[in-house]
Amino acid sequence: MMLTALGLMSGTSLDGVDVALIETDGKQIKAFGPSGYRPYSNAERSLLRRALTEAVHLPRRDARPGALAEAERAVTLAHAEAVAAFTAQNRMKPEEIDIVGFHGQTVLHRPERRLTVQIGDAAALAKAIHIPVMHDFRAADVEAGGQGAPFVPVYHRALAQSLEREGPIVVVNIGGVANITYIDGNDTLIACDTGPGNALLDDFMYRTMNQAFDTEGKFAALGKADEAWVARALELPFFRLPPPKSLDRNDFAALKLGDVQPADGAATLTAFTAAAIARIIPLLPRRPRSWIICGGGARNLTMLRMLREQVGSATVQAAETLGWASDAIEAQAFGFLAARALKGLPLSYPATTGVPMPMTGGVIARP
Ligand SMILES: Nc1ncnc2c1ncn2[C@@H]1O[C@H](COP(=O)(O)OP(=O)(O)OP(=O)(O)O)[C@@H](O)[C@H]1O
Ligand SMILES: CC(=O)N[C@H]1[C@@H]2OC[C@@H](O2)[C@@H](O)[C@@H]1O[C@H](C)C(=O)O
Repeated sequence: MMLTALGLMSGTSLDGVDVALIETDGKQIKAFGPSGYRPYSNAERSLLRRALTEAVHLPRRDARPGALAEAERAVTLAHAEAVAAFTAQNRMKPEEIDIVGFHGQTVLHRPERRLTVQIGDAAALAKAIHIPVMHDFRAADVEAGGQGAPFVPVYHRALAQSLEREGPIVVVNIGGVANITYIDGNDTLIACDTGPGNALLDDFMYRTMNQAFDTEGKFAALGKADEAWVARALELPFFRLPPPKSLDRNDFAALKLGDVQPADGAATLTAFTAAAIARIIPLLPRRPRSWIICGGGARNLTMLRMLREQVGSATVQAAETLGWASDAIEAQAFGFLAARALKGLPLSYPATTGVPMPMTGGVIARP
C-alpha cells in the first residue's frame, strides 16, 4: 500500500527544519511531493548550541537537564510551525498525510556507550499537527550494538535504483558531518560517516567572519589549503577504521588551525572534508565509478572541486544535476523511513550501521 509520508529533518548543521513529502510503500518511490524549510532564528540556534555543549554529560537518552528542556520545547515548536506552514502553503489537510517521520535534533551521539540522543517531543508534535508521528529512529539500532547512523542509505539505494548506471556508485551527504552510501548492484549496500562535513568550516566562518557558512565556497577559493595540516588530521584513528562507523557533530572540534589567515583556514577545512571523504576509497570493496553529492555541501563549489581532485577518473556530480532535490533528500529519507517503520521493514543493516542483523525501528506517537 502506498503511503503519503511527510519527513522532517533537523540536521547537525543546526540551520533549520527541512520538510518534504513523499509517496512510497517503503520500498519504491512513487512520487516526490513539495518540500519546505523553516530556518532556526539566531536565538534558537544559540539555544541549540548550548544544548549540544551541555549534552556532552548526559547520562541517559531521556534526561533533559539545563538548557536541554528549553531546547526540546523550541525544537518541537519549530517542527510544528514547519508542518503548519507546509500544509497551509500546499493546501493540504492533516488527513491527507498518513505518517510523519520526525528525526528530531541530535544533541549527542556516543554509540560506544549505546547512547544517541535526539531531542523533540513527538507526542506533543502529534497532538499539535493531528497526524501520527514516527520518531526515535536510531534508538533500537544503538541498543542492539549498532552505530545508530547513518540511516539514509536505504533511501539512497531507492533513489539510485532509478539511475540504471553501472556501479559502484557512492552517494555522499555533506551536512554538518559527511556520510556515504556505497551501492554496487542490488546486493551491496555499505555506509558510514566519513568525517567532517560543513560543521568545522561553519564554526570557523562564524568565529572569524561572523558568517553562518562559506557561500558557494567563494571564501575558501581565495585561500591556500595547508596540505600538511590536512595530512596530520587524517592520521587520527577514525580515518583508518573500515565502515560502518559514525560520528558526533563535535568529534573534531578540538582540532585547531593555529594562527592562519581566514581564507587559508577556510581552504584548509574545506580540503579536510574533501580528503576525509576520499579517504574512504581504500576501505571500500571496489573503487567507485561515480560520486553523487547531496546536502548543503553540494553548493560549495570549492569543496566539489577539491573532491574531484581527490577521486581521479571517477565522476563527481551534484545530486541536483540528476533532478534529485538535494536539500530535501534527508527529509524525504525520514518520510521514507517512517513508511518502512510502519511496515516493519529494516531501517539499518550490518553493513550500514554494524547492527548484528537487519533491524526495523521507530516509535509511533498518535495525536
Ligand atoms: N549556498 C551554499 N554555499 C555553501 N555552503 C552551503 C550553502 N548552502 C548551505 N551550505 C552548507 O550546508 C550546510 C547545511 O547543510 P545540510 O542542510 O545538508 O545539513 P544538515 O542536514 O543540517 O546536516 P546533517 O546531514 O549532518 O544532518 C550549511 O550549514 C552550510 O555549511
Ligand atoms: C547521529 C546523527 O544524527 N547523525 C547524523 C549526522 O549528520 C550526517 C551524519 O552525521 C549521519 O550519520 C546522520 O544523519 C543522516 C541523516 C543519517 O542518519 O543518515
